[in-house]
Amino acid sequence: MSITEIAHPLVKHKIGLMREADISTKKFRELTAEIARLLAYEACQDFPLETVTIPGWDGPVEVQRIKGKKVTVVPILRAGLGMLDGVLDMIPSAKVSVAGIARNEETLRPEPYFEKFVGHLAERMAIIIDPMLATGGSMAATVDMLKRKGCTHIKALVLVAAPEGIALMAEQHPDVDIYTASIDSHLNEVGYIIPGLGDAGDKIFGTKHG
Ligand SMILES: O=P(O)(O)OC[C@H]1O[C@H](OP(=O)(O)OP(=O)(O)O)[C@H](O)[C@@H]1O
Ligand SMILES: O=c1cc[nH]c(=O)[nH]1
Ligand SMILES: [Mg+2]
Repeated sequence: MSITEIAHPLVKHKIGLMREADISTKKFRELTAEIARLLAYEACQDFPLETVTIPGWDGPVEVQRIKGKKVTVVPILRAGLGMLDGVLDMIPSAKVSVAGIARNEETLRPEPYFEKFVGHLAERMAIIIDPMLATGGSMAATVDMLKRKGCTHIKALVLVAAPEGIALMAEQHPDVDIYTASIDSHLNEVGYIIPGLGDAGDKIFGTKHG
């Protein structure tokens, strides 16, 4: 498994803005989408290109285009939806597969409740999106769901990753590459990332502050 923490100043600046205690729902949503775009840009770096000839304004012209596997973006409900538009800005033809996973706030175990995936997953690259990689349970469960459907090429984009979640993914899914805006310090006693962002789902949907 590889973990890529994006060092770009724009990413560092934006994730810093997201940590402000009194951030509004509007600002949190906007920054989530902006960072999602930049993470997607980074995750596409190894997409293979092919050269093709097309009719240009002055006759045939050689251009490069992305070749190979098609992409499905996989938001983990709910909070992953906040990253979806940003990622689709970068990969507009991607199909969307949805995974519903709720983290049990007492046991911290992932509880899958919904799955609607596109077909032909064996031929697609899946890019899972979720703002928070905390214990890693939700991400690992989503990878399990995709692998059960034959998907073999999976990447994950998260705004913030905890070392505990990175370790779980390295142990259970070493083939998945993770891209993040920040590797944070640790989880607190109730499983929240420190310094983290608080509850990303609640902040994106405006359901409560904390
Ligand atoms: O790495 P983990 O320990 O599994 O925790 C991370 C998960 O918890 C949050 O979702 P939550 O279940 O709170 O749902 P929500 O998106 O509806 O808020 C978050 O968006 C991740 O999906
Ligand atoms: O820090 C955390 C951990 C899980 N879910 C969140 O939204 N934030
Ligand atoms: Mg939540």
